[in-house]
Amino acid sequence: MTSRMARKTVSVVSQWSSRVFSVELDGSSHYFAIQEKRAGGEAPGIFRLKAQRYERCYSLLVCGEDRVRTARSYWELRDKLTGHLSPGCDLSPMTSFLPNVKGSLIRGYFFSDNSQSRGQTERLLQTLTCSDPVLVCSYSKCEDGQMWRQHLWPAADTQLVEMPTDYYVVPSEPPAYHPSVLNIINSDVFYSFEEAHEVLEKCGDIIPEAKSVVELLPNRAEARSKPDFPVIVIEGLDATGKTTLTESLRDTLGAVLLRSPPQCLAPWRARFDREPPLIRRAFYALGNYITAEQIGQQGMKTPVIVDRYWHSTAAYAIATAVTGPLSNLPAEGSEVYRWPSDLLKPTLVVFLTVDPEERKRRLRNRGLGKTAEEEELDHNQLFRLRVEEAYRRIIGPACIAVDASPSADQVLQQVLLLIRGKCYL
Ligand SMILES: Nc1ncnc2c1ncn2[C@@H]1O[C@H](COP(=O)(O)OP(=O)(O)O)[C@@H](O)[C@H]1O
Ligand SMILES: Nc1ccn([C@H]2C[C@H](O)[C@@H](COP(=O)(O)OP(=O)(O)O)O2)c(=O)n1
Repeated sequence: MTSRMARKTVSVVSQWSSRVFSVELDGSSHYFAIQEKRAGGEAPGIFRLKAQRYERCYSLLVCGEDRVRTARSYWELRDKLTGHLSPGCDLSPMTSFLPNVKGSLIRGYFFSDNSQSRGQTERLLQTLTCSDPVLVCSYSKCEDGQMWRQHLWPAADTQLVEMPTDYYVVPSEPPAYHPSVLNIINSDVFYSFEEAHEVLEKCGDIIPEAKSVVELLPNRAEARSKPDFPVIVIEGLDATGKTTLTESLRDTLGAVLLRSPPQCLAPWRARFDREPPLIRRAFYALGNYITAEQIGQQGMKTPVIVDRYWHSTAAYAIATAVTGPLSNLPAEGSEVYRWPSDLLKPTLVVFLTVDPEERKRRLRNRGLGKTAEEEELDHNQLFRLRVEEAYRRIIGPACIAVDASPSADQVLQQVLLLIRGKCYL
């Protein structure tokens, strides 16, 4: 472990009692804090839930300094834990953050176990290796059976020896928005070509495919002059009818049909879909800049129809980073929903909506395989609602929602009316 990496660990521990901890369990976020002095009162909800079945809990927080490597370490740690923990240890994602401090979020895991598996768990934690430093804590019930005590495990890093090791866990008020919101900008959603490009550049050594993607990128995102012809983006969840409508629009308007991610990225898409959000979302963000380059060229000759663009990139990224109900999303008007200043703006963005049952029926009829995220859209109603709401909150340009439940021809006519109203076609 280098001293640079150790500094982050030390600084996180020195902020220990200002930090809030959040555990994701069954679609809800459970918050707690820690304090040096023992106080009366109830243990935080997550510990009361765990107390019914378990006597000990553990948390592991990844404290790397290089965000690309840390994002991968976080996944590496999950694989190691799920591969070696006994089946009774239910692993939950965990974060720690300083309330209202942007970029202060660190990620990790929380789990509990009983006395039968404790030996195995503690052996695993003692021998666990990860590419980044990991702060390990255990939590055990105090003698009164009510309060829980946090014990910071001695790290391989000797600088930590001086740190106090025992704290008591206490309840903490939930923050106004989900803690992930603190780190969304430039970790989940990228607002410039440079930011997304930097992530893929850094990946080149660990993901060879990233080099091939970088080679396809335009030299830089130019704030081009507006294309002469209208640029119409069609957005919507999977199976809302985007392919059907974009093809009809192309034929009716004599337009060129483009998509984001562009065809040239197709060989690498599955590869990046397996990467953590930081890398995966940077890949999709850059796809928009390649599509923008193509729009810039084609839009000088004909109208352009685009199947998915920036709204999809940002809406899915935000809705995945944030969990739970719609109230956990960043508020309407938040900077998170702004359009990147260096990305070509379309003339019109249409957002197709259909009710969930009709969408499922269309998915079944289409019979194609679904991505893990599309599976999630089916099973997790809250996720679908968050994606839709994020679409609606993005501005600069905002999307215009169109009910896509009527027949394909009626939807086409409706969208043609919108286009003619806006673009004089
Ligand atoms: N307006 C519509 N009414 C009924 N079925 C539709 C309509 N639009 C599309 N479909 C059907 O729904 C399925 C999904 O449509 P598709 O255009 O592939 O959606 P997407 O591109 O958004 O995933 C297809 O089988 C398509 O034929
Ligand atoms: N411009 C885009 C297009 C898709 N994405 C991401 C968002 C989701 O994770 C998936 C959805 O794409 P998918 O191919 O499943 O959807 P369609 O089949 O095209 O309707 O891709 C993106 O981030 N940016």
